[in-house]
Amino acid sequence: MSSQAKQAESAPNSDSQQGQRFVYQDDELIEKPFDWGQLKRLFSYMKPYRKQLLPIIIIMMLVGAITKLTVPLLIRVAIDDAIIPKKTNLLVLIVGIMLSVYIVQWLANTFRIKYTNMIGQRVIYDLRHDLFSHIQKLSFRFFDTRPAGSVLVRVTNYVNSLQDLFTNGVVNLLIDVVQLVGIIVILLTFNFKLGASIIVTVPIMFIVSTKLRTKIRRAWQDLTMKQSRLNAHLNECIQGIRVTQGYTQEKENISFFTKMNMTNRLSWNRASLLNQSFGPLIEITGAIGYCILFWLGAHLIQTEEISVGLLVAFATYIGYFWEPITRLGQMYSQLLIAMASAERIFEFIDEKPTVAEIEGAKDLPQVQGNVKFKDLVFEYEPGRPALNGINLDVTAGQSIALVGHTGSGKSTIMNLLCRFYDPNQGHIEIDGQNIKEVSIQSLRSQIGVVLQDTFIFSGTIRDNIRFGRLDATDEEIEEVAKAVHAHDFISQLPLGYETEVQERGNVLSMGQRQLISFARALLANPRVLILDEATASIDTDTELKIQEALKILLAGRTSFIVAHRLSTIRNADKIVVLDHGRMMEIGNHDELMREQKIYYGLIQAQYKFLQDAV
Ligand SMILES: Nc1ncnc2c1ncn2[C@@H]1O[C@H](COP(=O)(O)OP(=O)(O)OP(=O)(O)O)[C@@H](O)[C@H]1O
Repeated sequence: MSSQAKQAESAPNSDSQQGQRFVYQDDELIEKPFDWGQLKRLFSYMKPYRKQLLPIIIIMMLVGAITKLTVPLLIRVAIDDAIIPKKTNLLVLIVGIMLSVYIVQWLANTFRIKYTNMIGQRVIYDLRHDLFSHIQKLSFRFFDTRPAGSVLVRVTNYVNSLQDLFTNGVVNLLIDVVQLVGIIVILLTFNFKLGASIIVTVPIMFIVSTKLRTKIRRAWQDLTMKQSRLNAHLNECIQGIRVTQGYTQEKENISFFTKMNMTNRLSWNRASLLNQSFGPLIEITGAIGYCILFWLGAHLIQTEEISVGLLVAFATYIGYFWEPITRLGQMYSQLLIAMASAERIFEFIDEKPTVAEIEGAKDLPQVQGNVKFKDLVFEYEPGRPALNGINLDVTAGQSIALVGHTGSGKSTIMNLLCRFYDPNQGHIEIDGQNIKEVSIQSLRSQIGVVLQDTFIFSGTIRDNIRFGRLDATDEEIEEVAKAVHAHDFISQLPLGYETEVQERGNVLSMGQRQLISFARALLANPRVLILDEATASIDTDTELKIQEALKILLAGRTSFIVAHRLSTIRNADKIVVLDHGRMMEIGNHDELMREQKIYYGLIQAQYKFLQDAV
């Protein structure tokens, strides 16, 4: 393990006094060897722009490099043929040519930068688009095993880290190679002895630059990891601020944050110091080159093997040397980082959704709402069935209350009905059609889902309701809001339906959020509705409104409700009692109460709880 990796490991990514809180996982340091296959795949993203932009960029790049190499030659002619023999007219002409060369070089560089930026930005846009669209299609199983942070970091940081490669890296690489080869050829052609003795410094320069760059790269990577840990901690603290303040844990949070902040600062210092040492070190190596040049050059001038103009031209070329060499060293590190980022991005793009459509899947026709669960067995993890032998026949329009202890499998049944997961055995039919055989879009678009933790998106209240059906008119939105008794509280908000709500709807109460989610579902008007009833206690007035809204929402639909309220359970046509993934009882309230088994026990417990609470 590298010393950086050890260092990263020993940094406080958990605090012993805090037990297992605040443990953040790092991405490993990027130390992999170069992968040509990955590079080829990455560059295939440039293909669409190959014909339009690439030729212009290459021409501009060549013009830029050639004009740059011409300048020292003009200097040589100016000194030897105009300044020393005092030919003013010739000098003016050469200066004029030099000026034109600089203008051409400036134009070529400006256009090159413009077009490389254009291509780079388009490639990054395409890559990010591909990645995001693919992630949208991935199944729940994928997200079960990955923290949100690892997905976010790919779409943002890793894609960003490729930006430099596409906007500067590739073209700079070409320019540097052309420039370096050009200089070497010119130096050797004009005076082999002097040229060869200077070129000796090239490998020294290359080794120094590459070695130091590797150290610098690791230091920056280490810093990036510390920063992402800091971000993760910050995110967690902000999300959990209510709990933190409720349990007065602010001091602990601050002390942990201070430690992280400090390691972040130290890492930054280290990376920055290393970075700053780069310039002087390169200059020292460069100075060796100049010493050789002037020492040998002076001797060659004395023996009249070279002119003063050539010596000055050589000195200028040496000045040009260091730039491409240092950049090539840097480029290698940049490429390694880019490859590692690309690998992580492609790893996600290659991920196949575990819930896939069969070849030629047809659309599910307009649903009536008859649902059948047949011998369903399902495991999230091998060997631990979450559902076992579920058989259930539901006629269109019936409401089914799913009850049972926590972890008994209620939500899992819903997950399978929406095909968020596929069962290990058995199948589900809607109107006699196996849901595995129809297109996922046509299935999910006909099932409405209202979750307990209502997700409110950032935007207006109107937009949030419209999420149920994007082409709904403003009138339709207000109509459904009225139907579920949400209209009154919305109208009382300062901007009514245009009130902006933040992500997760922090400005709305639990009850209000639920009513909005009911309105959203009613607008979608699905024949099959899944409802995970909220457990949060709300005031009696809102409770009554929710009961009323529920009646309207459920009317005429096949509904599956993970029910917590006694009133909802009582009103259901069928109650299914689950225990450890098995269906233990089925019937209506009166039937199950008469049986005096699990359901009876659950209801008794609830009554007792309510009485104790009073
Ligand atoms: N994504 C998952 N990965 C692994 N196991 C899971 C996952 N989701 C649920 N489980 C497990 O499957 C079993 C059934 O969970 P499920 O969420 O269906 O229960 P539930 O009856 O809805 O519980 P609750 O009333 O607490 O919401 C539980 O043992 C749970 O630990």
